[in-house]
Amino acid sequence: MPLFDTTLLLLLEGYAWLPSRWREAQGEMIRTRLLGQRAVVLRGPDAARFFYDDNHVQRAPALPEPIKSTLFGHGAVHGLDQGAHRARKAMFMGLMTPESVASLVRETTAAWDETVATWPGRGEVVLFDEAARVLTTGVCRWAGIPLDEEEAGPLAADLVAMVDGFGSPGARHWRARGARVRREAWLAEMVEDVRRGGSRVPPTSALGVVAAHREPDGQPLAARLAAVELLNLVRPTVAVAWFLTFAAHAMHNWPVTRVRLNDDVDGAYAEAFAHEVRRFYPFAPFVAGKAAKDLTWKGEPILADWLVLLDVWGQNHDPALWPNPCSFDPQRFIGREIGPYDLIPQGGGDPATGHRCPGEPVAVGLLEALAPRLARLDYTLPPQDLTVSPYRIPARVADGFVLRPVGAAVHREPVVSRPRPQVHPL
Ligand code: HEM
Repeated sequence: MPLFDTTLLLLLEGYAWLPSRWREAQGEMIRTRLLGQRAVVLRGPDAARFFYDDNHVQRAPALPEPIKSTLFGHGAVHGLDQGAHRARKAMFMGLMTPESVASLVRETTAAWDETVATWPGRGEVVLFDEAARVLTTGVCRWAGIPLDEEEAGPLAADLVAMVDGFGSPGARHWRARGARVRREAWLAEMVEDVRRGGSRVPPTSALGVVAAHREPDGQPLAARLAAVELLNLVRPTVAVAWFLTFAAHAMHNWPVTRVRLNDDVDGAYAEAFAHEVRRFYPFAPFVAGKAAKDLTWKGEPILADWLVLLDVWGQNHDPALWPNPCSFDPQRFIGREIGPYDLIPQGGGDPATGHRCPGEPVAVGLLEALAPRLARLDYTLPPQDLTVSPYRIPARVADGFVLRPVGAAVHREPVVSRPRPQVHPL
């Protein structure tokens, strides 16, 4: 049977693209064409284990130019394989020690508290925009990137644009390209300055580490590539604004979660809540690579060079793994051991040796720190669009979650609101 190219459907259907293909699929995989190439889609923990074996799937040949020019940058760690990947990944892992993650969370929490103190009297604030600015300030302080207060807004806007524009062909995409060109040039200059000794930064800061990093051949990263990798720390940290806005959305729709966050004495609920936000809300729909050689998956052939996709969103909503997957229930993570291949919003496997996101502890730590602070704030919601459309990649709360702060009071009672499912089940 001829296989039709479904790229256009992916652009139109967003997160619904794979559920639609699964409904048509026969057997254990989807067979399709994407960007003119043969592609298969796999799902489930066994599929994740298969996918994250770098003898099976390679990344270098699979990254499309539009993704490199917006989200990741050319030459980034995301598109490296084998030894080159491990060597570069070690630089990221070295920056993600528990102490370093705790310091990033501390800097960001301080920036959050400073920002929230300015809210009373400001009328309405858009949580998504505020969170992006706070995260930008926090991560730059942590990374040793000097940033004037008035620069935080424009930088946050550029970092958000790079994430927001990777999955759409229109104006959002071109904004993302422009933002990347601008910020790579800005950071490359900063790296060169550090190398010349013009700027003093702590050698253990992200800027210091990336500027001093040597590739396996002993050479430093080209300044532009160092800027790409610095952006691969700063940009995804700012992307946590998506999750924090989803956290507010969840507290609004399931007010009991807000009460539980308020009552949480040991942080166990906040951690479970952070995992449930990452599981429940859509972000990365899939991860992709190319078959390194002829393979067999559950008796089905996958030929060398075919695209291989792992269905991230589908796995995070698989009823076999997550009973009632369309119900937002942090309780499911209390006392649950999370295996390396079951909860995969940020990839699966071992982050040190494979492509799993090294920033997972950062995303979880930031949500654990900021969601309870949000839960304790006293605010009302003006009329607004709270829809999370499954047709937009990356999905976001339509109006960014507009809130009206009520004084600076610490909030103890839940905001009473009727739960309505505003994330469309697919
Ligand atoms: C909104 C929060 C985040 C989400 C949804 C997210 C998601 C992901 C996903 C899906 C991948 C790809 C995994 C794969 O290709 O198999 C990834 C990789 C990566 N992430 Fe994150 N991430 C987030 C936050 C972070 C943070 C905070 C950092 C760093 C501070 C970070 C740094 C990276 C890097 C460097 C990679 C490339 C890893 C590699 O190819 O080896 N991410 N992330």
